[in-house]
Amino acid sequence: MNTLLIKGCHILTMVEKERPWVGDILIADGRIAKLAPVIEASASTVLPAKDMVAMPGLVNAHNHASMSLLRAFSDDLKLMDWLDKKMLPAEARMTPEDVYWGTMLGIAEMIASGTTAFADMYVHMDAVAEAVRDSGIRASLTRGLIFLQDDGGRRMTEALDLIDKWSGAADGRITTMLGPHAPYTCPPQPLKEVVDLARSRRIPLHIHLAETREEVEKIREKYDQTPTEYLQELGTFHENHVLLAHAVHLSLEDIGRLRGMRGGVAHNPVSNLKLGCGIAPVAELLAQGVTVGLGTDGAGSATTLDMFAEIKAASWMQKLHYGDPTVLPAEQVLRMATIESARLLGIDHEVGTLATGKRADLILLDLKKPHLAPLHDLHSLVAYSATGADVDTTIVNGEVLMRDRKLQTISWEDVYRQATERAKRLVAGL
Ligand SMILES: N[C@@H](CCSC[C@H]1O[C@@H](n2cnc3c(=O)[nH]cnc32)[C@H](O)[C@@H]1O)C(=O)O
Ligand SMILES: [Zn+2]
Repeated sequence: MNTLLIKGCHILTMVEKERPWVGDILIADGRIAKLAPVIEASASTVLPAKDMVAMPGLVNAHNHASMSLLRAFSDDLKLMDWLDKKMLPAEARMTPEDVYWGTMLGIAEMIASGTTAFADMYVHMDAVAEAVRDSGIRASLTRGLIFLQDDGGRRMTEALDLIDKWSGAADGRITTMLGPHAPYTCPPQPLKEVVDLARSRRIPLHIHLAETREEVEKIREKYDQTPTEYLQELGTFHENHVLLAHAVHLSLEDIGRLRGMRGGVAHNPVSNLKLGCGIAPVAELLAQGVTVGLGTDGAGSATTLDMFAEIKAASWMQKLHYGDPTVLPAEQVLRMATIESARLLGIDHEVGTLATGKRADLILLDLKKPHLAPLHDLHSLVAYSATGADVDTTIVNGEVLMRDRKLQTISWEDVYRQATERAKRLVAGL
């Protein structure tokens, strides 16, 4: 049996209210076999981890990984222009091979910055699934469904094929969802069909919601409803597990509509900041018991897939919004990036905290750096001072995907060459 023993690290289990402590972690058969102050066991590999902190891998609850190919291609535009005039035309040129290498670029960045699982919505999802399989990361995959022109059911067929072919694949690292893109790209009839199908087949849903003021106005003009009301009236929240991306523009009634929902909200603060969308009412959602996790959105908007940037932005935006520095404290925002995001992906029974029997999805951060010394409060240090570049080791399902900042399962040279060459072709003339 393959065993891995991590020795002498600070441990942040992210189990609620548990204080950090120093100890060893034994991993066997892809799972956490034991956590204790001292473990006297022999293991096939021993990782000395003094001055490091072990914590659950970060879970990116909303992404379009292959959009990394479009990073820094068209910034400083309004969301609707950015999407219609730049992103969608470039994406229309993407082949499955482009998406494979674009996703690999995104995954390389995620592993290198401590993300061990992500929720993705995109096209050519077989290629995304292959990249997930080959790299060793964990993901919940969704074929994004835009119903603005009739395509004879092609997109829907692709969405269902993805689910049939890949659910539970790659040692269970891959799960799937159904992904109607957004209220403004999904008219009532096709949206209701997807929502009903999701309920009858017990497939989770992943959808963008109320990202911009323009969206709210559009839905008001068309249906005389808020985007959240529009989803609710079509039965979206009835029994379904729903992963809502953004949820920036919610009325008080809308927040009430989400109370008791299964699933919750993926908050993407950096994307919201940069696209000038607004500040999601995170503290109010939490007060109503809605699960809130963190995501980056695609690198086309977020500019990086570094979840440590989202952790800081999430906490600091709420403090600014409410004029109150006690809102979203360090420990809570770290839980949002780990166990709460895992809940949104429906994998919280397997990952998201460090506990015996759970899958070994964890990261080691190197604390011996000028910006991470001295150590007073570990939650604060990790949430507010650390960056993705401080991650030394990334482990998923017990497999070491990065060690000493070197990617172990991905050839960075290949990814770099493929991604840079393909990206040029995709944006030519746009
Ligand atoms: N374009 C696909 C379906 C959508 S996949 C998911 C889509 O979400 C888009 N996307 C990325 N970021 C955002 C965002 O912030 N808001 C809305 N859509 C986004 C992304 O460009 C991608 O096209 C088709 O025609 O079949
Ligand atoms: Zn998105």
